Amino acid sequence: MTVVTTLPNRRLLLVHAHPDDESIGTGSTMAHYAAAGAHVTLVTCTLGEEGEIHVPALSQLAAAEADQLGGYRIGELAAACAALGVSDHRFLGGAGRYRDSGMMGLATNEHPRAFWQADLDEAAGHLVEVIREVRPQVLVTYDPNGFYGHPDHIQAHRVAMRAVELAAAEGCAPAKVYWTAMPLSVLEAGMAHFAESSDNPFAGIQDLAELPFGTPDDQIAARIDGTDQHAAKEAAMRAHATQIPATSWLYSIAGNFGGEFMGVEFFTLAVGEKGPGSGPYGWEDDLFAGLSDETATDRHPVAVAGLR
Ligand SMILES: CC(=O)N[C@H]1[C@@H](O[C@@H]2[C@H](O)[C@H](O)[C@@H](O)[C@H](O)[C@H]2O)O[C@H](CO)[C@@H](O)[C@@H]1O
Ligand SMILES: [Zn+2]
Repeated sequence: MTVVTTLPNRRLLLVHAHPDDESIGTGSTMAHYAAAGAHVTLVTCTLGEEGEIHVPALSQLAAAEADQLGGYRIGELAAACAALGVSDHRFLGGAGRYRDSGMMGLATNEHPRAFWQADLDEAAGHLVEVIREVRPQVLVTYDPNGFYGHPDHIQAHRVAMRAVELAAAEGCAPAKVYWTAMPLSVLEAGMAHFAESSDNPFAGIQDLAELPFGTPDDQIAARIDGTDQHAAKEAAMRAHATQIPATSWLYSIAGNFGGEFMGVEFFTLAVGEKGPGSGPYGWEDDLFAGLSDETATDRHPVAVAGLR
């Protein structure tokens, strides 16, 4: 028997490449909207099989050894989602359908199941199924460079944007599509903050133009202040212990800059109309800003199969 139910008014879909990206890149935003009662759906495209392992006791799970890291990272991701208050998580095409491609240029890019080798329309079709069901008003993914050029991030962008095209042809596309971004002003503040640090993530960087990411502040559309969810984001990142060592500089950012750097997340707007904002560049403080009442309060009946 199926029970038809309706979804909360606000529905946010995030498309990420690996387990850990959701926490590092959008953890505060996800926790912010989950805590506000929105329906937050995360789609992760791979299991992260080719990742490094920063937990010595687990080193033999590596791809070149037992090749069990992907399965282990399913558990890390479940713990991270719990920390963020997100209960709707899916793997694109089902767990294990697409494999982590490894860093750009590696032989692992050629693996037959590598996400980098995925058929675009087939992969996008899996995402359209989620869009049809959830009917998100807002979708978040990466820019065309995948934020920093990882093949799986680039492919996640391509698949997400193709899915938006296909969904639009069916009349169920999100009203707004955002890409994750880091304003140059925040990167400049980060360089200054870490200048004297022994664990400086900007070490060796003379000019921000050397970084594969960084967006002029006037091209940023939204600044989501999730500083009240900073602890949830940190807990979610710590759940990804194989990827983020406990000694990571990410955990060393204390004080005011820590809140801004970790608790605030930024986005450019790729599809849709920017809503009302504030500050010198009119940054939105809500990804749902400007959505018309009927869009924002759209309630789609959803058949929830299997409930007794
Ligand atoms: C945040 C992210 O996308 N992580 C990916 C990335 O991890 C990098 C990789 O292990 C690289 O070898 C390291 O030098 C770098 O520090 C890591 O960020 O790529 C992995 C392999 O594709 C992926 O599993 C991981 O989630
Ligand atoms: Zn990633």
